[in-house]
Order: sequence, then C-alpha cells, then structure tokens
Amino acid sequence: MELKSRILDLKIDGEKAILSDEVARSLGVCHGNRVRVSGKTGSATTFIALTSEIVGDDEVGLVSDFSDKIGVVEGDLVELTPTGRPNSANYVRKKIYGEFLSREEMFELIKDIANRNLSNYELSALVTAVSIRDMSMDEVQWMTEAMVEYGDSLEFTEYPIVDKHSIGGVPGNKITLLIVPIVAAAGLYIPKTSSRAITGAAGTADIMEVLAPVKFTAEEIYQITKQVGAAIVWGGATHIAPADDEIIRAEYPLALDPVSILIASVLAKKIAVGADKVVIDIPVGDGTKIEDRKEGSKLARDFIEIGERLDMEIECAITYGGSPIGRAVGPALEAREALKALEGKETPKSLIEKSCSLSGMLFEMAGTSSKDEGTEKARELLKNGKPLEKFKEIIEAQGGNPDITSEDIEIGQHKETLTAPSEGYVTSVNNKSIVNIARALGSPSDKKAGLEICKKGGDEVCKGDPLIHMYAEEKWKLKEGMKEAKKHFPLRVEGIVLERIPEL
Ligand SMILES: O=P(O)(O)OC[C@H]1O[C@H](OP(=O)(O)O)[C@H](O)[C@@H]1O
Ligand SMILES: Nc1ccnc(=O)[nH]1
Repeated sequence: MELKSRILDLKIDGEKAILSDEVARSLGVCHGNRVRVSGKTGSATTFIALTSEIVGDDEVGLVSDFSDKIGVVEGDLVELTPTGRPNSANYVRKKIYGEFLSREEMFELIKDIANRNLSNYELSALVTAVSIRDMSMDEVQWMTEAMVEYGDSLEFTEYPIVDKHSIGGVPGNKITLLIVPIVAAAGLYIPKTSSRAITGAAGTADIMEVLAPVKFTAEEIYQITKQVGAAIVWGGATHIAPADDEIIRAEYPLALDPVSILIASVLAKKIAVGADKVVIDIPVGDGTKIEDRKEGSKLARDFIEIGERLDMEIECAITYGGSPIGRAVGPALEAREALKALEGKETPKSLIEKSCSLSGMLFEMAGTSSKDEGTEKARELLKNGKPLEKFKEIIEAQGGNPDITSEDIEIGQHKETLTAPSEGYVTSVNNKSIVNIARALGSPSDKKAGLEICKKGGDEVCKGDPLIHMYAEEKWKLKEGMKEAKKHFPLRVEGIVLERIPEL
C-alpha cells in the first residue's frame, strides 16, 4: 500500500511507523505487528503503532530517526508491506510451551533481541515464560555466550581482572560504590558495569550517575580502567552484551527477574569485560528475589557451574537481605550514604561489614591477601582513606567532580515524615513496601527522590517517633509516596509480647 509520509519529530523505541486504524484494517495489521517501509532510496522493517489522532487515512507517520535511516522526507510516497514474524518469535512461543531451545535457536533469539528485532510484547512474553518455565543449564550457558557474542568486549593483557555483582532484590544495596574503590585502592583492576534498577528503586548505575556520567563505550571503559584501575558504568549504554539491557527493559515494568536469565545477564557482562575472578552477592530473605536460603545455595551452585563452563572463577556470598542495606534508598540518598562511608563518617555498620567482606573475598581470590585475612585488609584500607581517594579518581576519570563531598549531594526539596503509630519495637522492615514507596516518590528517574529509614529491626520506638523520612522532587509524588506508605505500612511496630493465648 502506498502512503504519504508525515515525519514525526519524536523519540520512541520500538514502534516507528504510525498508522490510522482504518489503514491498519485495510493492510490487515494491528499494533505491534511488523511492516517494511520502502522509500525511493532505502527500506527497513519496523513495528507499527496505531492512532487516528496524528495521521490521516492516506498517511503513515514515521519517527524521524527511522525516516532519516531510509532517506524519506515529509510528503514522500512510501510503500508499506506487512512482514511476518522472525523465527526467533517462534522460539519465544517454544519457551511459553516449556520446550527447550537448541544452541542455534538461542543464538538467533539473542541476536534478534540485540538488534531490536523483537517487539516489546514478545520480550515481555519471554520474560514471563522463563519466570514460570525456567531454562536448562545448557540454555543458560548459550544465552550467556550469545549475549557476549553479539556485543563488544574488553581485552586486557594483565590479569587478574576482578569483578563483583549483586543479583539485586534488596533495597539500599549501594555496596558497589564502596567495594570498587576498596579493591582498586589495593591495585586490582575492576571494570564494573552495572544495570539500572530492575526490581528495585535504584540500581548501581542510577546511583553512580549522581556523581559522574555512566555512559561509555567499551573502549572508553578500557581506557578509564587502565588509567585509574576501575570504572563504575552503566552496562546498557555500552555495546557490551546489548541484549541484556533489552531484556532488562522488559523486566522492569513487570518487576520480574527470573533466575536463569539473571545468571546470563550477570555473567555475560563479567565475561565481556574480561573478568576472571568474580564474587556474586546473593541476598536472601523476605521480600528479596530469593526468599529461602536453600534456594540461594542452589543459585550459587548454578552460578559456579556456568562460571566453570565459561572459564571464570566464581565465589558467591549468600548475604542477609531480609531488610534494606543501610538506611538510604534512592539514587542521591544512596550516593550520599556511600560517600559518607568512604569519608569515614558515621554510617550503618551492616553497610561497612558487607562491603568489606565481599572486597575481602576478592582479595583472597586474587591472592593479594591470605585466606581469612581479606576482610581485615579491606577494613584497614577503608580506615586509611585510600578508597576515598580512589573513588575521587574514578569520578574524575568518568567526567564528574572529584571534589564532591557527601554534604554537597542534593536531596529532594519536598519532605514528609512517617511516624510510629504506637510505641513498641520495630520487628521488621518490608523490602517490597520500601521499594514501592521509593518508586512512588519518583525514584530512580527522579535522582533526588527516595527515603531514609530512621528505625530498623530491634529499635525501640515511642508513638510519634520518626520512622521514615521521604523526599521527592515534586509535591504530587510526595503525596503518592505517603499514600503508598499508608496503604502498605513498611515497618512493623509491635510490643514484646506479640500474642497472648488464650486471649483475654
Ligand atoms: O533493581 P534490583 O533488581 O534490586 O537490582 C539491580 C541491581 O543489582 C545489580 O547491582 P550491582 O551492579 O552488582 O551493584 C545490578 O547491576 C543493578 O544495579
Ligand atoms: N538480572 C540482573 C540482576 C542483577 N544485575 C543484573 O545485571 N542483571
């Protein structure tokens, strides 16, 4: 069908051709189908979005980056031909029905994901299918290899290259901002790529972005690491394992992160940066991705097995994740808490302990400290301030301000406090409610939004004591955060006698 082009100066991922309902009906296509658009000098395939509000029945709206690509300008006539699904869409259907993919099929699937040939619907279906059906260890291995294959890699010549990664799922887990400078301060290379938030309120890339840019090419990450020994960047901005970030974009709105995709997601990034010694943090506990410790050990064994198959030494730390790490949740608040810890200021012990233990594991794996002495070495380093200096070097190398202090970090101007409804003891802090409140406040896209937990498990409270300070960049979001907190109260405050049997 021939249609007149209307160029739309928009930025949309995915659907780049906009049709009226009438045109879609006569072409026999619906929202999310694929269509080939051919102009005088070029042609390409894209997805369709429908709206009769923007385009007429003799027109096709083309998003400008797409029209540029095929050399079409406003008013040009273009030919539209509906195209079928790629083979890889059928592999998604296979996963829905619980079938296993061959190596070739997995590579084709991941290649199409990296090249954005699958629609958002198909990606969501894949994530949902794998959440229910899981994948075999062979499939996990092939997915990891394919993610690396269809992306850029770093090629270091000196080893070891160490790395750490958390599977996420526990709010406030800003430990990467401590571990990377601690480890690099001891002279090890650690080119750390992180994702943005997946199920949480702030991923490491979101937090680091408060202090410095995080979008770099693979070559730039290599150069920064050679220069200062470390980097903390967003994996999704590089062309490192690009399929991973495409999948994460489908996971985020569903708050789903199935473990088999998670293993591939984490390890592909580690392999692509050339890491040969890796520590994986597996937080377990109520409201995390892995609620049960046994399940955590099984995941650790799976990580180690895939690591062995791919020539990478992996050790896992099963860590306590039943309540948030530290007190701050949200990009700017977490950046401030991490910086405070590096500055040697008063910060929650659990944050320091977790960061030093995992850094210590890396020291022992790399052979820079003997067994059982790694954690102590990390503590000593932290005390003598070298990691703070190293962190400033990293910030500067990434284009941020190295002179920034924790006090300079701005927090959302709208503030409200959630107070204790009764006297008693805090018996638990609910991870999921904390994340939902922080997201309602605007985190992670509003960097200054988030919350500070004043009381944690075991703390005694009087009626009216502050429990959580909430911060937002916009007033209406503060109200949303408060509404969320009242709907699902994030802390349990109880008396020491929880129940009396028989009741009075
Ligand atoms: O949003 P949820 O799913 O909680 O966690 C995702 C976070 O966990 C990992 O942290 P790191 O890079 O090891 O610090 C990821 O890179 C990401 O930043
Ligand atoms: N699925 C994932 C969980 C945590 N980190 C990642 O990079 N990916």
